[in-house]
Amino acid sequence: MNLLTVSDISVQESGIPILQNISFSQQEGQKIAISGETGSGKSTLLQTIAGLVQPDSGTVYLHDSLVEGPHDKLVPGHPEIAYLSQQFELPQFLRVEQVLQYSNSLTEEEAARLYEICHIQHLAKRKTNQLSGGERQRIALARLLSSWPSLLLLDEPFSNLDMGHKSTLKAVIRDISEELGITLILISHDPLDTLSWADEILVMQQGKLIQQGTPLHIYQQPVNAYAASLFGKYNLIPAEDAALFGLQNDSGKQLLLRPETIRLSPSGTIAGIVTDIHFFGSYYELAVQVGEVKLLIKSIQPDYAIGDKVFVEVGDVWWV
Ligand SMILES: Nc1ncnc2c1ncn2[C@@H]1O[C@H](COP(=O)(O)OP(=O)(O)OP(=O)(O)O)[C@@H](O)[C@H]1O
Repeated sequence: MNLLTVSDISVQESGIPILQNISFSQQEGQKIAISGETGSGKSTLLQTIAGLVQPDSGTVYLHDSLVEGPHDKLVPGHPEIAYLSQQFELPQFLRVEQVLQYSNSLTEEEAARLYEICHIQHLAKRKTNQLSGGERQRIALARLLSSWPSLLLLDEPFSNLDMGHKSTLKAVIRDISEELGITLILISHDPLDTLSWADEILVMQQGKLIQQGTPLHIYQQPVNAYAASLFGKYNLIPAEDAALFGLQNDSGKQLLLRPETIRLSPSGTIAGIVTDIHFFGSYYELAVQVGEVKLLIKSIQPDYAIGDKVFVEVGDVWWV
């Protein structure tokens, strides 16, 4: 049985469609990431799932219980669904331990476990105005977790965090899922946050769910150039130029090549000239002109210079 079933959700604001006919389901423990450009409807979707936004049509079920929207319920929200907004708030000038008044609902042992999982043990005596953004966020998270939700919805949790706080939060999110057994949906703009974490990715564009699949599937076989762009750089080559690479597609679709699927070699049949090189620490990005086409290629070899003649071989190809 599904933990979450979202069926044909549509939301409008002042006659403008914000979400259009969104359907998907989630199993217990399945990690879902939502990706999409700014304004594509990601937050509205999470808020609708949490019962904070009223859908104009469609339903959200947690197990077999209907999640009611704010028009049907005096206090919006569902007791088993926790939503961490991008604009979460904490009471000012209180000690962290006062904010996290678990005593009524949690045993001391349970509270200590939550402190540990959220990496906030050392902050108990600190006042809320003496915390960094990342620390405040983990306290807000601990507060939400104290009700032991079945489903936790995280809206852009990594935005505005430096590397240190980001990696702490990643460990917290892993433990929430593995140790507390809470199912998660997470929104992130950064492919590095989603590709390595999610079991399934939902891609949103202009209020529609345009693709759904494993990270590998979405990365290698994006449904369009927009979906490709959300997960990394790519080359998009017009159908008529694909023959340069010995490839052909009669449907008129464009050839999509990820930069790391193109190999450079000193000999071969497809010749090009290196026109630009950028160093990115663990790899180089090269621009290589092949006929009319400028290819972006990722290479770990430091052996190339601008003006070099090279040969290219293409690996995995995809047509969009
Ligand atoms: N209450 C509202 N009234 C009017 N328009 C709204 C309302 N809430 C959201 N919108 C609009 O709906 C669209 C989707 O917004 P939403 O915040 O869900 O997108 P998002 O993908 O989460 O964006 P971001 O990544 O910037 O957070 C945007 O164009 C936004 O301006």
